[in-house]
Amino acid sequence: MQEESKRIVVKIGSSSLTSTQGELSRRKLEKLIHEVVLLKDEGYEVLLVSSGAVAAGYRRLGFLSRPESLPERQAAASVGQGLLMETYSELFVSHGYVASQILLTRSDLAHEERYNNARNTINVLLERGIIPIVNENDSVTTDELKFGDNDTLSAKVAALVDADQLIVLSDVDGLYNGNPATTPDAELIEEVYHITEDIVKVAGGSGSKVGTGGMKSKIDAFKIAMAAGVSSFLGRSTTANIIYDAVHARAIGTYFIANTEVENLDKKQQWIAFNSGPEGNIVLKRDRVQDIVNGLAGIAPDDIDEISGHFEGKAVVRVLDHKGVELGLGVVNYASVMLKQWDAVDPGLKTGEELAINVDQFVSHHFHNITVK
Ligand SMILES: Nc1ncnc2c1ncn2[C@@H]1O[C@H](COP(=O)(O)OP(=O)(O)O)[C@@H](O)[C@H]1O
Ligand SMILES: N[C@@H](CCC(=O)OP(=O)(O)O)C(=O)O
Repeated sequence: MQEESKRIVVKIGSSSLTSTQGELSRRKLEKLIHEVVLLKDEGYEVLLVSSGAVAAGYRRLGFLSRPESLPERQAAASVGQGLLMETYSELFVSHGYVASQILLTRSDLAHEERYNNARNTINVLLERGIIPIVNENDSVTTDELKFGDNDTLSAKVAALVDADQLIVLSDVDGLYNGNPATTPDAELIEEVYHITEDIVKVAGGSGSKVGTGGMKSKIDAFKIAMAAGVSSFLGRSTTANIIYDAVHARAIGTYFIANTEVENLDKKQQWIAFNSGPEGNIVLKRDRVQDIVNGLAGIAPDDIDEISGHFEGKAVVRVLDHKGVELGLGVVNYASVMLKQWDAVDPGLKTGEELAINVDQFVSHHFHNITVK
């Protein structure tokens, strides 16, 4: 038994849970659950981010293939999510473990209070030995409010709970230097330390009928995990002992290694960067851009050239340069009305040191290489 519990988040994609006909495969689930049980027996805390609600449900609604329209997919997810949880619960109970369901929407994490609340709930579950099974709340989310895919969701959840490792399982052995579905001689990349433009370029779309994000969304997800200091692994779900071996650093696949020595985003900055919904824009004066992007200074009201949108104090805003290029996101200390009339604020009330955005409440894309949503 380890002294301190390590926390592992495992993302299981639709293609890893379904048969070639597209239905939920009990055999595939049994294999993966067996490996999770091995980790639990060794004292690990394990959280699953599981897709499969739509795949498990659509045939029961009479569709022959995965439906296209949003209400049809949502109806399929409504049937399938129950079936999925029933199967997980039954299988974990047979090994003496308890599973729980957490359904999230993007707006749950966009509100700081709900974000902290989700975190506290999951922490209690993990500390009490439960295996939380997270999915997007597909039946109620609209396209605009979706995480988009469970790859992104899994990275956000891994960051939320301060996981030690994120394991993403798919129908490929890892990241190749070309899409293996169309480039047969593509080679496996075993380790990634930085997600460079070259890495982004080799990642293509989905190769299966049930998968949604393809490699592109996985790379976006690994960027988020790495910025939060979470190392990740990508491998094939059908490989024997893949989860167990990935945790013990001996699996075939791609390891995305986070540099925990460089300063990582703290919880508040992670929330700003990955989950908040910006409510307005602030355009910086040209000569202030460099210091602010380099983290050398906060943003003073006088550094701002232009403000758009209507927001209150504590809102998250996009910070743009003079050409309109997004530099990052920050939390404002004052409402837009006040910032727009800053010169008219009684000078007697100012110390001259007021900041529109504090230095630690601004997250620069330049350093963290992140895409929000
Ligand atoms: N560079 C690449 N390396 C590996 N797979 C890639 C790459 N580019 C595109 N892909 C495709 O991404 C697919 C995995 O994503 P996806 O179909 O969404 O699966 P999942 O359901 O597991 O999320 C692979 O089967 C492959 O066809
Ligand atoms: N939330 C959806 C899955 C969406 C999704 O991202 O699927 P996948 O690309 O297979 O991980 C479901 O449960 O069907």
